[in-house]
Amino acid sequence: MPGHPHVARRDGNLYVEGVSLDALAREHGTPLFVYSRQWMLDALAAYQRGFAGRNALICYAMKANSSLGVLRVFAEAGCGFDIVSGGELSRALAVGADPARIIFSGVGKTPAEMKQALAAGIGCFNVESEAELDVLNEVALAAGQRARISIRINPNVDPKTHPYISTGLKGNKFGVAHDRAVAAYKHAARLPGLEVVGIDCHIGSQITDAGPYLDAMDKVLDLVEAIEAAGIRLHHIDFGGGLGIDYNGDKPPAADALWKQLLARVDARGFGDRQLMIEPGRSMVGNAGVCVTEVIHTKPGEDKNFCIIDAAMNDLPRPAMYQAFHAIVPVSERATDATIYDVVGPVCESGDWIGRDRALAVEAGDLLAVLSAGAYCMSMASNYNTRGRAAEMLVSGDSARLIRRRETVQDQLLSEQV
Ligand SMILES: Cc1ncc(COP(=O)(O)O)c(C=O)c1O
Ligand SMILES: N[C@@H](CCCC[NH3+])C(=O)O
Repeated sequence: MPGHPHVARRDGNLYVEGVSLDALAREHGTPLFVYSRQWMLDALAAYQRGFAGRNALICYAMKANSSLGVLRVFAEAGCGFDIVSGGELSRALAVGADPARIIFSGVGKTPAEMKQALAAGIGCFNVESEAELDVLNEVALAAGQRARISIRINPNVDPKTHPYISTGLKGNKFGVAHDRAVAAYKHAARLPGLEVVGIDCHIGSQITDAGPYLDAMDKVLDLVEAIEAAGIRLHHIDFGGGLGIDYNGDKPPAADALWKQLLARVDARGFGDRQLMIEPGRSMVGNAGVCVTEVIHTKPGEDKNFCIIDAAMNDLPRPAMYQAFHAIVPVSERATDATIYDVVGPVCESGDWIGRDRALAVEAGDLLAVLSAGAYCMSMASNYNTRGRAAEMLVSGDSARLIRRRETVQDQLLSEQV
């Protein structure tokens, strides 16, 4: 399948690596997320090739998919983690991540989360404002520690992606403005509870063009020069994540080719000796995953035909949130003519669509696979309409392992009181 080298059709039936999706769905029910371990390892290997011979740390941005079974794949492969909450820190620690390889991003870390992260001994806080520098300083002093920090700078570069997922424009809430960055670093260097160790930048997500990355790197390197001229040494450059995947014929640069270009800029400016850090999320898991769903009914409408499936916006929120495209293919092919359908979920919202105007030959009871469902699907899933969250399986070769059982209504009611 396009973008999914580990999803293939054999005798008309869809497989993830060596495992039949039909067999998995019959055994474990639907909706069911199924991930290819090999796709994740291949994605990681592309970054590792890009950094061959360099002092680099790949911190998987777990917001893309924070399921423990997925995190374990990356922890075992030696990755660090980019976290954005105390909850994500707990997940990283639960899979045995090395705390020194954990970095903490996010615009609104609470003092309690800062304390938790300091106690765990994380590698670095990516601080996003001067106010946050002051609070972290106080929390660290109270704990008798020094917090290692980078400041996330906002380079005002357009990543040319959906406006909801661009983060490095001056109108976005993220980071410290480029022209305030040196002052923020001077402020940080004066605070006794902080140790300045790096600089950080992340311009957005689903980026498919190298241009914005190159522009952002130039701006980061300008700042490295200015900050060091002010006497503050930066040991690492964290360049965030954001690399896109192929959802619908998208052609993002390969991770290794992109980093070849970026490292040439870093070297040309004389900063090739610094540790490089990155925070990739989507490009590490996005096309590892598919969501298998069953057709509940097909229904002719006045203007449109609807294919109603048992996965919905609570399982796959990206189409409703960003009008995002996910390819949808039958798990087992039928030899009948295709009809054009809007593929929709059972949730009571007109925004609950998964695909529009899709040609499908389907009947009730058939299975469909929603592709590119590894990133920002399960991690953004909700219980809207009191729907339990889906089950998840990790495939490795010919074997599949349940990494999350299907959520029951009892699970949902457990934390509530009448
Ligand atoms: C600070 C930070 N780092 C890393 C990421 C991961 O981004 P992506 O999944 O696009 O690689 C994000 C999300 O955009 C982010 O906000
Ligand atoms: N949730 C977004 C990506 C957000 C990136 C987080 N900073 C998506 O599905 O595309």
